[in-house]
Amino acid sequence: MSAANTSVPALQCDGVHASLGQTVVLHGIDLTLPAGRWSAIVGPNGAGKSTLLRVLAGLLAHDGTVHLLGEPMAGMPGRARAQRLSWLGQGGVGENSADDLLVYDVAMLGRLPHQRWLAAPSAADRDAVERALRSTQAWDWRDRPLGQLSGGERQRVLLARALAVEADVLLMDEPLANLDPPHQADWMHTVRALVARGRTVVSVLHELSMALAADTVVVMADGRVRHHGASADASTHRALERVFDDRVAIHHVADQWIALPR
Ligand SMILES: Nc1ncnc2c1ncn2[C@@H]1O[C@H](COP(=O)(O)OP(=O)(O)OP(=O)(O)O)[C@@H](O)[C@H]1O
Repeated sequence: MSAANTSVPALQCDGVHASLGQTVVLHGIDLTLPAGRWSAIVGPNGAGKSTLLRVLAGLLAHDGTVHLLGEPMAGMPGRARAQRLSWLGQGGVGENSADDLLVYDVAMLGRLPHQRWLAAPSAADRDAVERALRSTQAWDWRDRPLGQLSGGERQRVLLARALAVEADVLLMDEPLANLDPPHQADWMHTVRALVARGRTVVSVLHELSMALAADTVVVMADGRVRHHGASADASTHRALERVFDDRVAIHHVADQWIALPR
């Protein structure tokens, strides 16, 4: 798949409101996420980060408009959207419903948007799945049921499924959950490689130091975007410290930004 045209935003929200049950959770989100960049969404628990990501993925009804790569998401055929936008949710594939599937077949689910109804996987599908599983070091588990893996191993398989889509835009909700430090670093290298190829990554992250390695940081609180700026900007650091009630401080250490509790 070709790299996205970086002059068109990957995702754009205008006046997005969304409710869960009777509760309004997103209160008028205006946000433009650049193509060919890695954006991190951060903020306190309950800020609305996952809800916003679900709206961006087209998974949650909302008021307002969302554009994906310049086209209105509303009315976009599901298959076209699924080819351009890949999703890694917190629970993974249907929570635990995929536990009986083999790792290889889980990753192959990522190819569904590219396959004809009931058609056997093509050589391109098999190549994409192998590439994805190898890139998350999950290839050796390909014949094991997903349910027999540890939390971190499972997360790497679900990441492989998201990568196998080979979509222009990848949305990931807490992708580092359960990953040990080396695999967190691997995840970041994977993201950097995707971005170098023109892909867009949008990730909800609780690890603030990891978020500060992104290109842009979206700071949320109380269902609103409080700030969106470059990760190196002092205004971004200030906004981050403020939404966490100054309980974190951001430092520049060894050529990277680090958030420490205080
Ligand atoms: N089904 C629901 N009905 C009503 N309110 C809900 C429902 N699900 C979530 N909420 C509320 O919506 C708000 C936003 O939730 P969301 O999961 O988007 O936050 P978040 O920023 O991702 O939080 P966290 O960092 O804890 O994962 C929270 O206050 C939450 O309590």
